[in-house]
Amino acid sequence: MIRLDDITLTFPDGDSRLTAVDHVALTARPGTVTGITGPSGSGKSSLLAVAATLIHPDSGRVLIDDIDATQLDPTEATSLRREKIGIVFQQPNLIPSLTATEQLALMNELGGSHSRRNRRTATARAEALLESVGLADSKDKRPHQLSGGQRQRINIARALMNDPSVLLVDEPTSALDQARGASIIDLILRLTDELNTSTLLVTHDLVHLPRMHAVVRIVDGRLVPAVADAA
Ligand SMILES: Nc1ncnc2c1ncn2[C@@H]1O[C@H](COP(=O)(O)OP(=O)(O)OP(=O)(O)O)[C@@H](O)[C@H]1O
Repeated sequence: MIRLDDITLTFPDGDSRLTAVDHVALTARPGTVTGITGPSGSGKSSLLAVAATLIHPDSGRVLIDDIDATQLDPTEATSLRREKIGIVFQQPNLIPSLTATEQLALMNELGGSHSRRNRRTATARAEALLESVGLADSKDKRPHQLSGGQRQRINIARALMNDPSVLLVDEPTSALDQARGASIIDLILRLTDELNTSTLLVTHDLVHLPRMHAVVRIVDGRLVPAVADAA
């Protein structure tokens, strides 16, 4: 479960400050996908970075399974992120020399020590996730041997390696054609249901929004009624 409570985030802007996120409140329950949409520069990625505990907001609370991440020191915040938050960035950023299984297994090595699996269990988990995202036959392939859509599937599987309760996804379809984009959204909806994650998904692609459990729209850092998207 993730709850963003009255989040405000500003950045330095010359002599003053630019408000990227302005008093935003948002809750995503387990097993649901909340779509976040809005114009370019409206604050979507900034909000996701706050939710990911990668940026500390100026004010407000980020509650991950009832733990207030804004009260943690940087080391504690890193542990919380590794154990409870899966992040899918727009660009997969896979490591060229590693196979698909190894990309996922690496997450196990980076995970918190008390949640770390032994190597054999981690490999089994990686292979099961790759099968779940439709890549059972590609587990020994390296990124250059895979299509953009396949790389995005690995990116998603990798984010789920440590059983996060929160899944944060930034523009997962932007580099894909409509059919491949739709199948990535299908995958995120299915995995959210199967793994009971609270999923926040930033997208410009209005065509996918009707399939989400909830949709919010951000304009100039503020949440506005999402019905405007249908217009
Ligand atoms: N690190 C930063 N330093 C200064 N300003 C920033 C920084 N990151 C974002 N901004 C500003 O904050 C505002 C919100 O940016 P953000 O990237 O969150 O928007 P977005 O809705 O994700 O945009 P896009 O859809 O184009 O990715 C913009 O005005 C942007 O210029």
